Amino acid sequence: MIEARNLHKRFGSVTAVHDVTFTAEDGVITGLLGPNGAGKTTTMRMLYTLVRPDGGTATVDGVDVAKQPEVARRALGVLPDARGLYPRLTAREHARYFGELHGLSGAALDARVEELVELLDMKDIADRRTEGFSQGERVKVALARALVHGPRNVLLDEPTNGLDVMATRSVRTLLRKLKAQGCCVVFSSHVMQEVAALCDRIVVVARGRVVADGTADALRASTGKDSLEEAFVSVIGSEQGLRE
Ligand SMILES: Nc1ncnc2c1ncn2[C@@H]1O[C@H](COP(=O)(O)OP(=O)(O)OP(=O)(O)O)[C@@H](O)[C@H]1O
Repeated sequence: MIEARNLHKRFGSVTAVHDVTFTAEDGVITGLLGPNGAGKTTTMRMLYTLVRPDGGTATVDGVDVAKQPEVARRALGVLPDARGLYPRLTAREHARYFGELHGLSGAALDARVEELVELLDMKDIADRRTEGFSQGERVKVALARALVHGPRNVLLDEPTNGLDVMATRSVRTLLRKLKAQGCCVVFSSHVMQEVAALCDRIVVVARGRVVADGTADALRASTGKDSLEEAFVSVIGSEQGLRE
């Protein structure tokens, strides 16, 4: 479970995150939905300990990420916005390397890496260096790296950005599997259809604030709109970021 309480972050004169509070439960896919520049990436970065909040707290399975960042990191799998791969390592070596950093070794690590190669349909690319990989291939490697230690909480920053239909479908399938295993899954997107297709719960962020939080049905009901798109426009107050 991930909890954000009154998170606040400024960069110079820009307040990126103003007062973000939400809870992401286990066995639930929570979507952080908001237009470009809303503060989604900054919120994610605070949750996964890359950026220190100016105010507020965040916990992962009850562990305060500011007080015990290493404990929190062990319980997290992260797909950052910059996928950040090593060009000279193969896809399989990425998963192995990060597995080793998480303390896995021997037959257990071999088995886990093979499982991920299967799960992410990476057989064709597993033993190629990642230099020159397509966007979809890069996301698969970054997902394998994020999941190698079997984290209970998974944070994904725009995981389907730039992916084709088939790759998007396989990411959606993977996230549903993680949910079925009881994981807490949080992903950010600026594409409403993406969030609507996958999320049990939608946290709408605009201008650094949470402007709505609930199921798609609740969002429609609270705004009195029939379509989710109209409801989203109504809560964010503009049509920015609605369409690709
Ligand atoms: N390191 C930084 N230095 C200065 N400003 C920043 C920094 N990081 C984020 N910002 C600003 O904070 C605001 C929120 O940015 P953030 O990347 O969190 O938004 P986002 O919702 O993820 O947007 P997008 O969908 O475009 O990725 C933006 O105005 C951005 O320019």
